[in-house]
Amino acid sequence: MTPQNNRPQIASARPKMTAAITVETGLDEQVLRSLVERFYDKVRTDAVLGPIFEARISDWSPHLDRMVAFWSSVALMTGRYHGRPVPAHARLPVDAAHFERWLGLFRATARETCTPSGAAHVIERAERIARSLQMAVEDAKAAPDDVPKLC
Ligand code: HEM
Repeated sequence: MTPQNNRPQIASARPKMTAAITVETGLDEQVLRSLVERFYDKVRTDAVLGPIFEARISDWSPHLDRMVAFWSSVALMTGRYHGRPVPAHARLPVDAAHFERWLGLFRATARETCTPSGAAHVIERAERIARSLQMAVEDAKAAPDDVPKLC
């Protein structure tokens, strides 16, 4: 039977894509959990980034779970994350230097936690997403009443 749309095919292709990425990079849910936990351990003690997070996050457990789901979606293509990162960052008191610092900690954690190809895989995606979040922050500063509603 021909499917009415592509959804069933996309959904069934996901586990195979995830398995292929795991074979290629060594990344899986457990590695991503370690990556996220170690990364936010560094972030929370960082003199510049730490206070920005501590002012907004009181219960870290749901944030860490959300971030593992985010990296699972981004790195393993599991579709587990359903949040909206742009509005979450648009009004933060951050500029290019904050994003560079965030990326510096992320690259170091990825290299400590993942295989070389796993680290390259997540770092490339982090750099790309950081660029678009940074643009969203700059846009929100230029037009503060028009915060983007995009995800
Ligand atoms: C300047 C650097 C950054 C700072 C200071 C920062 C800070 C934050 C804070 C405070 C939150 C919690 C927001 C809330 O719950 O109210 C958050 C959420 C989040 N951040 Fe960042 N962030 C930064 C960069 C990034 C980058 C580069 C990424 C992705 C590669 C990212 C991905 C996320 C995601 C996915 C969420 C959860 C959004 C949601 O679904 O609610 N962040 N961030």
